[in-house]
Amino acid sequence: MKELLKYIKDYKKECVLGPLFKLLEACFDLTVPIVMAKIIDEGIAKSDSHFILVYGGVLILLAAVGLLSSITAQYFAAKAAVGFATNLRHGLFKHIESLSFTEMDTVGISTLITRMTSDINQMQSGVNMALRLFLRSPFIVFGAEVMAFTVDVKAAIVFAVVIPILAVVVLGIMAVSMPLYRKVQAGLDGILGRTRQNLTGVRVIRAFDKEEAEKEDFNNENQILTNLQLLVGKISALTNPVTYIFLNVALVVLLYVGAIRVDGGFLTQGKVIALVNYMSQILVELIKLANTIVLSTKAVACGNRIQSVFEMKPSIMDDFVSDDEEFGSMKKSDSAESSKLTDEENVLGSEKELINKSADSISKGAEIVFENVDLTYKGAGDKSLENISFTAPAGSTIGIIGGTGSGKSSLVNLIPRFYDATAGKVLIDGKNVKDYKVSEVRSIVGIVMQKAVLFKGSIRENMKWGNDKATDDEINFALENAQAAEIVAGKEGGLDYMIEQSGRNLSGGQKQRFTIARALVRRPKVLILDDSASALDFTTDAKLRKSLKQLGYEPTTFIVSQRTSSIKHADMILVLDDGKVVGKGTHDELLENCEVYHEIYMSQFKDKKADGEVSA
Ligand SMILES: Nc1ncnc2c1ncn2[C@@H]1O[C@H](COP(=O)(O)OP(=O)(O)OP(=O)(O)O)[C@@H](O)[C@H]1O
Repeated sequence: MKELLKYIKDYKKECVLGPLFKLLEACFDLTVPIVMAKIIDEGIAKSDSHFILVYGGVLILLAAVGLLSSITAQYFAAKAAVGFATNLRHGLFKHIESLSFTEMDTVGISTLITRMTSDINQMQSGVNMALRLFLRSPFIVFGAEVMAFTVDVKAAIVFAVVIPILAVVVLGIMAVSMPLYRKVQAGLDGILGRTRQNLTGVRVIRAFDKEEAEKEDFNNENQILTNLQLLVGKISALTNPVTYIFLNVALVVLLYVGAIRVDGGFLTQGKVIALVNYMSQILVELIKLANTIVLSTKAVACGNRIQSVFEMKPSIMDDFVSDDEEFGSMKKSDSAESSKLTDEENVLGSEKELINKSADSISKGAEIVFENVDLTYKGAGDKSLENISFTAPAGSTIGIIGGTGSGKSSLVNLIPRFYDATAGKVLIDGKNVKDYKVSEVRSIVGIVMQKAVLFKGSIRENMKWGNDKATDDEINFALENAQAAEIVAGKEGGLDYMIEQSGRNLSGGQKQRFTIARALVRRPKVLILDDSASALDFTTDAKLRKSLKQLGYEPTTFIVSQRTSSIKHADMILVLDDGKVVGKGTHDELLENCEVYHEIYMSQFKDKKADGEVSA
């Protein structure tokens, strides 16, 4: 948690000036009852209107200067709190971007969003409140008590008795409600997670007519949170009546003692009023202090949660800068732009990173070798890949086929180091991928993921994610090869046509073609199409495969597919079953000797015959 303090170090001046101005305001507040006592005892008692006017003016002046100090303190506290939150958000965003998929899988996207948003907001409020009140409230409580003693020692004994009782009541209520606040925060996390799941899956929920069930689940969870909040509210609400009972009793005692002392000529009426004022100030500040402690505790809890994300170090590192360096460099980056990204875009930022490093013109792909590779995902008991070995010669086309969950994506994800093999080696041109820098390996590999994601911006801008120096001719060439040229021709503005966030104004097939074009724009040495033609019809799929052979160079191409027609022309096909290679060879060889492949082919062949389609 202490480590987060570095994000406020740019605001040291504000952190000192904010509390100082608050103390200044407190000094004026403590002076007011004395001036009032003077007005009563000397101005009103002696009907001296000149005295009343002069001291009335002093009161107005004190109020004005107090107000000015308060506004200045608020300004510095807010500046420090907002600056701290902005720096922290930058730092956390950068750190999350550096995490590998393994860490993201472990912590979960909605948790990361909560850390980035509500947890940081909570810390911002905590810092703001703490800067303003942590010094001021104890100062007033202590100062008012001291002032009371200077006014009249005997009457002030009432303070010495009542203040500790009030403090115990206020802090006691706080101690009871604080653990409940933590539960409320956890409940809020749950609601946020559910809302996110609900909104991202809204189409599926409607398609399956599950709105009512979802509403019911949400209402139940919401009701639990509401009940908890009501309970906390009721307990906190006790603070005011209970403390006011004590205050009023104390005031009665104070007035009683004061009256006796006024009667005896030891005290003036004005001084009694001053004592009453000090008592009220103490109570108000005790309540404020309790709120500050509650808010600060919440902020510390949130800070610990944020710290736990910072403590996660990326399992796959390259040029990984320490948090300090990140913090230093983050100020240069554009905060508004980063915060505009959706969580989906953030996760897929890795895809951007992957495709954004333009490859120089090359003529031939890279040789890929898998040597006895195993992969066990963190937290998963079983191996997702087991003893995988094969060689993909430079420029060859490798087809990967297998049932759902057989490990196809897991296998290709090892090439760009989305995950690292837990045993064995993956070699690119004879060198272990772990010995390459992540940035280097990702400049070699172009991957089109299963889920096609585009970003808000023109078609041209999206294509330039592949290579930001690409000319329109190069973009058009890639679009043609990806069978996307006709889509662009049909859109108003052509390459300037604006794609909405996540490509929601495009069909699934159109998105897939654009993501393929985006990968082709950078001319990678290794091209991976991870089931990325699944939304294409057979004819377009066939045209795509044909044009991949006419790119003007020969990348090593991995085609992951559920369809035998998409991979039957590959130089080598790997058949996966339950994480193992159960067949390796050409289409004809596998038909002969691989039962799994034969079954897949026959089931699809029959389907196609029944549909009257011609094999591509
Ligand atoms: N991030 C992950 N964490 C834990 N387990 C995972 C993860 N990704 C995949 N798996 C598991 O690894 C196995 C292989 O998954 P993978 O996605 O590679 O299969 P696939 O053949 O590509 O499936 P599909 O054709 O449905 O995309 C599955 O059992 C899956 O549950």
